Amino acid sequence: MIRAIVTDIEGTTSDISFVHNVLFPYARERLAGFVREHQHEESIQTTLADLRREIDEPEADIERLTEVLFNFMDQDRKSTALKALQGLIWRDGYVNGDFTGHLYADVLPAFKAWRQQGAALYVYSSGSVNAQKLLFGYSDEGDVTSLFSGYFDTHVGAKRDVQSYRNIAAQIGKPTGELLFLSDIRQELDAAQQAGWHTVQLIRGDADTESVHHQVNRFDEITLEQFSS
Ligand SMILES: CSCCC(=O)C(=O)COP(=O)(O)O
Ligand SMILES: [Mg+2]
Repeated sequence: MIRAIVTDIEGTTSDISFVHNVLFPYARERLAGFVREHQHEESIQTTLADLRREIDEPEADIERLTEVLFNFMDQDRKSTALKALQGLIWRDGYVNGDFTGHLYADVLPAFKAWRQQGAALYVYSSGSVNAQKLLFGYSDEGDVTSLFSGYFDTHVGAKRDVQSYRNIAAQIGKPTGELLFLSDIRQELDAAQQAGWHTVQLIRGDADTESVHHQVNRFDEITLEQFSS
């Protein structure tokens, strides 16, 4: 039986175009100014030190780090430091009402049904935990964060690494056979499956004919009974 469901965000609960056409440009326009203005704050210094370590350039100055961050955004690189900064910048956009976190219409009813059936809900995204809480806290459907038991980001590891799913299972404290991972990306599901998890692939747009995972178009096509042994 499934005791916990861990969901991806981009392409799974939320439209990729919301992330790429709303969130990413909002952060991009403000990133240089944000780093310049906040560079002396302790938490930002820690993030910039993480970035220097990531690029193995211990002496990199603010101009160089900003250049690197722009390169990372161009590549959609899932850098933990970039993701931390994006999350901090997005806060203003949510709080000022510039945008709300997109949720597909089928997501919230399914979350509520699964909670009623006794499954705990978690999020795993490359976006920082802070960014995840903002998206669900200021979602199209209001603040839905009370549904979640926890959040995971790249501090547990990259989404295509098998070890990340072992780390998440250890933190949730349940055997992997009781865990279900939902994502649109085949390689993420492959990693979860190799760690012993159940998997379902969300196909919100183009078909993925190379996938071995059970595929659905909407959350209401997923029934937890289908995973009973
Ligand atoms: C928390 S919403 C923003 C998600 C994000 O920044 C991102 O890069 C999505 O990456 P993922 O690996 O979760 O598809
Ligand atoms: Mg995704």
